[in-house]
Amino acid sequence: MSTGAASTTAAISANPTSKPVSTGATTSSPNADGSERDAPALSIRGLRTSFGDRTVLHGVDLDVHAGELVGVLGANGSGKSTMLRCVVGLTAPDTGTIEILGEPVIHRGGRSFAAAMVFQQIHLVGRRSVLDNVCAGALGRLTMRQSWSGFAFPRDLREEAMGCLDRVGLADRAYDRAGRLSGGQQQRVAIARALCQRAPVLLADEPVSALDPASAEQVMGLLLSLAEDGIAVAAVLHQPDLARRHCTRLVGLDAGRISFSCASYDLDDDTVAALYNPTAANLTKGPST
Ligand SMILES: Nc1ncnc2c1ncn2[C@@H]1O[C@H](COP(=O)(O)OP(=O)(O)OP(=O)(O)O)[C@@H](O)[C@H]1O
Repeated sequence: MSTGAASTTAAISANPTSKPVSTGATTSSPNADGSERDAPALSIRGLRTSFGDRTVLHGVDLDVHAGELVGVLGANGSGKSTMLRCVVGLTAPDTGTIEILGEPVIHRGGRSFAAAMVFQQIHLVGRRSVLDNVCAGALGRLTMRQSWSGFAFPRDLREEAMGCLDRVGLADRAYDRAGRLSGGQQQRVAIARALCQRAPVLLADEPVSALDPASAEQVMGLLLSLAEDGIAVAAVLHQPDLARRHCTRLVGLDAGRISFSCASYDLDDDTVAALYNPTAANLTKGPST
């Protein structure tokens, strides 16, 4: 297994109240042919997060480039969700930098819309139409008057949302109530809603954990195709084999530290075993990243 660059750089101080942060260094890693890569769409440096006196993330570094689908693996409680939640402003980091397209992510009193996020719990409004739910992805850029409260979404937004639904293969269900769709279809609607947010970075926290195998394959295939369209995608996954099949790169998070980063086809079974059962697997881990 090849491993990525070390991730133990010093955390860069951040103001924990006006979340993040300063302009941290961005790095570009070489392509397989040795050429320099573009700057990452998402760059996390020195991310440290605590709850009370318990530190959950210990200075995490992670880059995700446009065109990548990065799978984040790790045991329960290793900090995967916390890392994603920091990027979208749902959790406040202690220190570190988060940049999207080279711009520091600023969380103004809560959510940041620079990255879109989908969850295992899908959170659609079941009694509203599928199309309305997708339009809601644009709420961050609508005026109050244009948003939910009884007003129809603007026509151009509805057209854009229809395009997003078409992208996930559900344009024909646009006028159904969202609650009538299957779990897999609802997750695709949630992805369409994220696309309607127009974010260059898409984060997915266990997007397939509640889905049957065929739906899980379909959603993972969709995430990969969105990456191929130029979005930077990172997904927390609990299915290493599924992750190996669909992701372009895999990273391991072990007790709040990145323990490996490698091309999916390079991830071996011993490394997976060590990640999920580090004490039992008497294995030497690759260099931390
Ligand atoms: N809001 C919170 N308050 C206190 N502790 C929290 C909070 N959110 C997360 N934690 C703790 O932080 C640790 C990491 O949680 P996190 O959800 O990030 O892990 P995870 O790797 O996503 O786990 P899982 O695979 O089970 O979803 C856990 O011990 C969790 O209890």
